[in-house]
Amino acid sequence: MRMTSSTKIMLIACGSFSPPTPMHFRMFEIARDHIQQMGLGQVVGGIVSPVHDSYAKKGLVSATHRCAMIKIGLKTSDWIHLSDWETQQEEWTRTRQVLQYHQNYINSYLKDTNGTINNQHIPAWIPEGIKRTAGQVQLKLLCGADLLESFATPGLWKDEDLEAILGYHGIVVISRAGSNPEQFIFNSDLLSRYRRNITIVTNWVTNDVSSTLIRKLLSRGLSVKYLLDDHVAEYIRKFGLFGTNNETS
Ligand SMILES: Nc1ncnc2c1ncn2[C@@H]1O[C@H](COP(=O)(O)OP(=O)(O)OP(=O)(O)O)[C@@H](O)[C@H]1O
Ligand SMILES: O=C(O)c1ccc[n+]([C@@H]2O[C@H](COP(=O)([O-])O)[C@@H](O)[C@H]2O)c1
Repeated sequence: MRMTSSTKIMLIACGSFSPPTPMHFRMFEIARDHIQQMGLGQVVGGIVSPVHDSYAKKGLVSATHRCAMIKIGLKTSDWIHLSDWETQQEEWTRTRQVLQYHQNYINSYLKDTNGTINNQHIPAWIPEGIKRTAGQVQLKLLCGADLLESFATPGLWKDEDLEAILGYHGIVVISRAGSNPEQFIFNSDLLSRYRRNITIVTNWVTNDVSSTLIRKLLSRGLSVKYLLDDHVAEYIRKFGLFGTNNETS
């Protein structure tokens, strides 16, 4: 999987997005700049894939709300889109399969030169005009350094899944305050083996706003202004999510 300046890349971020913060979207911009400036490829699209409701995580509001907030937060982006595929499945889907599904869809879409796929059924996350781009599109997992570090949590990820994600797709890791992805990779035999498929991007303007922090502020009736998109905050208050119950926040 050699990357050259003409390699077409799509980035997919998987997570809870409960709620989505501006940093969740900002990481796409940081990754795209890095990939293009380093001549590693051309980023043709970005996908935000929220996890299924059955993914037992504290503070997870329904996928309907999370998808709605992601759409609101992405209104001003012309290249990052929501994929609700994960949320529509019967149960939680492991990330390897999420990547596989999206990569397979992209491949068959690109091969569909005589327009067999009905236009109305083309998902919104397929970039407009992608068929005009010659060659293949490589889907890569975009994540923060904490997700990379979760690879070492015993019993959480399957080794064969990590091998597939790293071997077939590759990952783009955005540094996060308190993380040292280089050191982490060095300490892992598996990650070191796939080192060339891992792109580490230094986020020079670190911003450690997390969904946890936003939930905490909201539940205490504190302001989230300038930390969260105004329209997302408005949506949260409208539906009384995260313990807001229409309090000022
Ligand atoms: N401030 C940040 N800097 C870099 N990456 C981030 C940041 N916030 C979130 N991410 C990344 O976004 C992806 C989705 O994250 P997730 O939905 O778990 O957000 P989170 O803010 O970490 O959530 P929570 O606080 O609920 O654990 C993950 O890959 C995570 O590492
Ligand atoms: O595929 C796996 O084995 C796997 C194991 C743990 C977590 N994940 C994914 O990683 C993401 C973690 O999100 P979060 O909010 O827990 O940081 C979410 O999209 C999960 O589906 C995936």
